Amino acid sequence: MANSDQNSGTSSTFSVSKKTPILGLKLYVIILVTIAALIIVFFLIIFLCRRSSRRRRAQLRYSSGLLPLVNKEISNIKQHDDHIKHVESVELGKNSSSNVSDEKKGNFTSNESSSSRTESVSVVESVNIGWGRWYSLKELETATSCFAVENVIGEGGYGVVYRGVVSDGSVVAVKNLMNNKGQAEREFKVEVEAIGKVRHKNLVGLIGYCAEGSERLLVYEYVDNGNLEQWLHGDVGPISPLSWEIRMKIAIGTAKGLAYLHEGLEPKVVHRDVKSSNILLDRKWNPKVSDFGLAKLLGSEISHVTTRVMGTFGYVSPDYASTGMLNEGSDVYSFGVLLMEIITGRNPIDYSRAPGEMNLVDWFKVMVASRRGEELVDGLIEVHPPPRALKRALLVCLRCIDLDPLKRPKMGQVVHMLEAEDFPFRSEPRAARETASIGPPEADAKKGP
Ligand SMILES: Nc1ncnc2c1ncn2[C@@H]1O[C@H](COP(=O)(O)OP(=O)(O)OP(=O)(O)O)[C@@H](O)[C@H]1O
Repeated sequence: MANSDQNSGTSSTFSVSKKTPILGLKLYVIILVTIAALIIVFFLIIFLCRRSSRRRRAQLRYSSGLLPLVNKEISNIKQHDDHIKHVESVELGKNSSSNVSDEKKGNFTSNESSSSRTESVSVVESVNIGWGRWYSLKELETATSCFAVENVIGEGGYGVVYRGVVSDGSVVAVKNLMNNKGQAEREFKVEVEAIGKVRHKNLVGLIGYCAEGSERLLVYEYVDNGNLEQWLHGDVGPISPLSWEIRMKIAIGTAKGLAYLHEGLEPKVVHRDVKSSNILLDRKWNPKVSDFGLAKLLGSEISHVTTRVMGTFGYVSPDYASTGMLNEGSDVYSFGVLLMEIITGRNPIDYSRAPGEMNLVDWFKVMVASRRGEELVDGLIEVHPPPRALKRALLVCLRCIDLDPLKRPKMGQVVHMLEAEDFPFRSEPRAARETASIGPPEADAKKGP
């Protein structure tokens, strides 16, 4: 028995050290190589899994965790022409600078000289610049964990936006501008100069910037509940958390922010890219208009300035698109389209819809003309608005998208119209009331004056 065990032991030793037909290698060598290969494959799989889970986490963060994701293919159809997107602002720049107040001129000049001074040193300390701060690149690297993918909030036409925590503990949004051929730098300067000092509760505040070497970054206050596009067009389930009241709050706040840009600043600022993805929301659904990347300063004496057409497809006013004549009326038109989007929950251009419904403005007008205003309300709104409130909102839409820019209301008037309980029932002349005849229920019509 013992002998037979010994024999089997000898035979197993013999078989492991036996030469195999594979390159004449011994069996134990092949076993070792196989084990090593398996270990390598195992670690490779772990590495790949980790990478993909990091990517998933980043994607989740892109939509701020619990925020609805948006199908960009449908909703973000934009004019991609770079020549259109990055316009020459020379003419506009000249005009605006000749109209800025002395106080502002001083500020802009000091900003620029300071900016070039910043570029000449490698590491710049944070400096208070009156309206905000300069941030050193190092400071912003620390704030965003070296611009880690986990901190990416999203990406727009001008660069990637990161969430960051600066040294005083406050959360910020850092927009890292793409630095190609100096275009980003130009946008950067426009943006910094135009909005550095602007403060309004319905506008996203710029709290600083960084200009170091070729890097150009803008530091904004962080708005923590995503943007309106996500909430209108993302997957929110069968009932939208955006009730009619919340939608009107967002519309009115947005109108107030724009009214401030148009009417509360000297020189006034035309936003140029009013759209739902540029309306950021806080947890209480307060809207904040963002992305002044396209904003240009307008002198108060100038009614319009010619530039190449910018903006986002579906929101651009026909007059601006065809003539390139820019004034705040273009923003009013875009706001009208935005308000239609808020009411209907539909994208301004949606190729997935029936031919007559692809263009929101056209469909909206047809529906109103055929007294089917009630049907315009987003089906995801659980409680339909009172007829008067709906009528008011529909009328504001129609006023804002008037083909004659001169007939469009000012944003300040839009605020009043949206807020006035009795609009259009008391304050409006009869003719206007008739235009507003959008198929009210009989009972409501009788209530009117
Ligand atoms: N201050 C901010 N706080 C929180 N999120 C922000 C802030 N600014 C931008 N974002 C988010 O970052 C993303 C990219 O914004 P960005 O303004 O760069 O591009 P966009 O508006 O999507 O497109 P475009 O540049 O064409 O206007 C968006 O999801 C936006 O909601």
